[in-house]
Amino acid sequence: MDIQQKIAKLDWAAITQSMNDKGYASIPGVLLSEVCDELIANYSSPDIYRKTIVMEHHGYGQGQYKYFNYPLPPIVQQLREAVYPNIAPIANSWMQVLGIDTRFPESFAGLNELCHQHNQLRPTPLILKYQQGGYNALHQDLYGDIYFPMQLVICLSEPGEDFDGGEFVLVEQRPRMQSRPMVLTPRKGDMLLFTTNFRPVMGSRGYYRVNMRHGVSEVTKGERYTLGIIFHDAA
Ligand SMILES: O=C(O)CCC(=O)C(=O)O
Ligand SMILES: [Fe+2]
Repeated sequence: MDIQQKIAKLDWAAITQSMNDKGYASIPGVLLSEVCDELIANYSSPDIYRKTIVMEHHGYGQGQYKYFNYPLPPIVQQLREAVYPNIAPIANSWMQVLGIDTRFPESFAGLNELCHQHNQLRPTPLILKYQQGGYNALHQDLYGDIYFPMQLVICLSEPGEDFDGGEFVLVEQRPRMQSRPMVLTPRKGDMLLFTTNFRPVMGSRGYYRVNMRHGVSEVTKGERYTLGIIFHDAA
């Protein structure tokens, strides 16, 4: 089964419900171990990335990441194209209930074209590498006027084997309430889909915006690699 078929067969009704209720969804076993290993091995390929970021130079945490260049590796392009049409309806329902006029195209090609029309031309999918002491400060990945409200990350390393610590952290900031932390521990090949900036939550006076940020706790041992897929391109 190829990755498109695998993505198509996921329980999108359950994923939609989890996104609406919790702001994230855990989807185990999306990438085979060999595919994870190949992505890690290609971290040192000189030609497939457009930029390397050393996180401590920017106050982003400790570790580094590389943005892929176009053309994206097939697996990355396929994941963007296969996941997007299943979550565009979630994004559109979020915009609708929040009274925001934005509507996202049905297909990934449509979103990509919209980004390019707004001069957001640079690809945002990336590989992140954390070594002992590495972490990722809480943040949101917004790269221009056009931003899709969900993104995904796939863990490429095995917790407890390749690394310790390095939990994926989500913090939900609710208006006039204290923030809610969520800690997730994806295994090698598992995918997490999560809210990039905000989602609607029903309150006594209708829907309100709940803001979300994500990050990674300290890697206490070994090396942790992840593949991050953001759907909008960067200005
Ligand atoms: O390494 C992680 O789990 C987080 C990666 C991240 O911040 C992202 O993909 O946007
Ligand atoms: Fe991020």
